[in-house]
Amino acid sequence: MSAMADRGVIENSKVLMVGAGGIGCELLKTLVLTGFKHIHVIDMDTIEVSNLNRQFLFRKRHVGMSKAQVAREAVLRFRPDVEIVAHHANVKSSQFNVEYFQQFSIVLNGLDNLDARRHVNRLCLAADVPLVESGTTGYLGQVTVHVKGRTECYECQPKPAPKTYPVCTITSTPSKPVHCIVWAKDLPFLKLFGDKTLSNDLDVRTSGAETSNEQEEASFFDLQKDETSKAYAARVFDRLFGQNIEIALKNEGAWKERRKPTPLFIADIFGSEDKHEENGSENGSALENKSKDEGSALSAMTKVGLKNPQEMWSVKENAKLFLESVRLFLDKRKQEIGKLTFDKDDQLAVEFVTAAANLRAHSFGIPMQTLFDAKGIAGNIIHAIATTNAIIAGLIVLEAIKLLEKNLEACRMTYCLEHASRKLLLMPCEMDVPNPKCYVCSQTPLVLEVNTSTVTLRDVVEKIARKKLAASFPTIMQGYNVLCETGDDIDPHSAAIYEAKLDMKLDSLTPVPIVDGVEITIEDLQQDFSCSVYVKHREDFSEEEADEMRLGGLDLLTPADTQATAKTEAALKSSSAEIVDGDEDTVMIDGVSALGTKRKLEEEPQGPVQKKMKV
Ligand SMILES: Nc1ncnc2c1ncn2[C@@H]1O[C@H](COP(=O)(O)OP(=O)(O)OP(=O)(O)O)[C@@H](O)[C@H]1O
Ligand SMILES: [Zn+2]
Repeated sequence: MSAMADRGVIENSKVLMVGAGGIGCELLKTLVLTGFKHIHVIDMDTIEVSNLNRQFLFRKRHVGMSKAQVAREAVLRFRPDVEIVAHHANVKSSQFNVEYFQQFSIVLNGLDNLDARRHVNRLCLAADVPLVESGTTGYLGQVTVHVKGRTECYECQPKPAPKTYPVCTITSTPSKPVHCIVWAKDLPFLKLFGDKTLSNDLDVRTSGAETSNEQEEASFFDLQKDETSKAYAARVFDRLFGQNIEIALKNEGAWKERRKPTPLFIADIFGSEDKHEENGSENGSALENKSKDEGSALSAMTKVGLKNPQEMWSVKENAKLFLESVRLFLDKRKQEIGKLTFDKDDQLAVEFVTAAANLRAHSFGIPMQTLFDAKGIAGNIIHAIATTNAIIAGLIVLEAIKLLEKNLEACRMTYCLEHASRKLLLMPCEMDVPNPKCYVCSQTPLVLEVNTSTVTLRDVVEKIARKKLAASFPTIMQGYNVLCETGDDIDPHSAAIYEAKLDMKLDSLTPVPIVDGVEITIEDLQQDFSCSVYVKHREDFSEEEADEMRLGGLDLLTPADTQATAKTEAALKSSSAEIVDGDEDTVMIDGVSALGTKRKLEEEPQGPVQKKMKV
């Protein structure tokens, strides 16, 4: 196609760009410099200091402002003739419905989470608009192209599950730095500063070890009457790193084939010196300097004289950091205690977690980490590289142009590699055709193994429809009978009816119970998503299946189930619609759909930030 034709295609097309972060900033710049003239940008976030190193459209003065709006203004400064509409909003909100998506020639994603990517995938399928999807992790990146009916959709292939660790490794037998960081984040951090009602086990125990009195354990971490923050920090320190290790050591059998941990007490680390006098130049009086910290990120490391987050600190320095961070939380962030959850952008939280993890690591003979590295592990961060984002943004635009020129044959999914393969850092691959077993684009039914007498409709809505199937506003149907509908526009009368049903067990639901052999439909009208789910009653679930539910493909059905299904199908087909109630609760039991293909639905990743990466 000629260069002139390219320009026309580019200038006349209307592009939706979702995400104005690392990839998004690069992409918006590349789009306008390529000649695109009509662009919508959606991003729900505001600018943070940590974005500035790579999201080059933003400056320090923009911190706290909308990414979409600032990105628009920054680009208009050098391309004032371009029409850019900025939406500071979640792409999942109802204003961005199928009709909204239909106005675009193409959708380009620069997102950082699976949930939003799945949502956009469904809207692109529903609106029949091509999607270019992307992701980067450090040096690695990828760009994929999705065209309804012609290529795989974003959900055609299962995504890898995030790494999890056995509870006993975290609580009792850590052997790697990451085990100590997960412990510090999920146990002491939450016990001290998070919701104390959540069950948690802080003791370092191995099976058979003495268990401490749970109530005593819970109240131990409360600030006692007239207790200073300094005394509290010291008391908690000795408990976490000293007494709990001593308890664990009593279980001698556990240490026969393992290196025994060493208990750490404040007195051993600081000797006779006053640890609180050691705290920087302030003589430990963090409280007195309150105004100094206002407006700036509260930090314990500067107070104890630690400057370089990439330096390896000693045990004594980590102990000082631990004590100071606990004191600062108590003295200056009292209002937040009891509500905090770990956030990688919360400096004090990162300092506490680094110090606690390092002290535990030292106890167990595991290498300690710098704060920089500990933050990366705690926040599941693979540090973003601006150049990778720029390369990926360039590739997105190249694929977009091919799609707009209707040259699908030339489109490629491209991987950006860390190390050259056959002298190439970019690896283009042929795209796959749609997966006929995909429950999103090929509408293959699924199977839900569930204990129908203990699981409630709410469990199905929250854990299956929302979490596993990524429905934003799920509706659960049984035939034409609506069991539950969610969304902003449900009238109060219907909402009350659905609410009453939500806590009912599946097998007690009225007018039609959900029991073995029944087929339900899970829908999301906004996403135009609909999935048939065949219910299979099961009573024995393993510990890992504590929800008493397992969603899978049709291979979960045994031959007996399939026979039963066929019978049910035949019976349902021959039966006429059944009217249960006089008014609107008319129940028409629809036929069970043909259950012919086999597909195993892999677990979906649950972590907050998932980049699609298949390199
Ligand atoms: N549901 C959503 N709706 C709109 N924008 C979204 C949604 N989910 C994620 N985003 C945006 O996608 C962008 C992804 O950018 P990026 O991966 O660089 O993440 P970041 O939050 O800017 O940086 P980091 O996570 O590294 O601190 C973010 O700006 C984020 O606000
Ligand atoms: Zn698909």
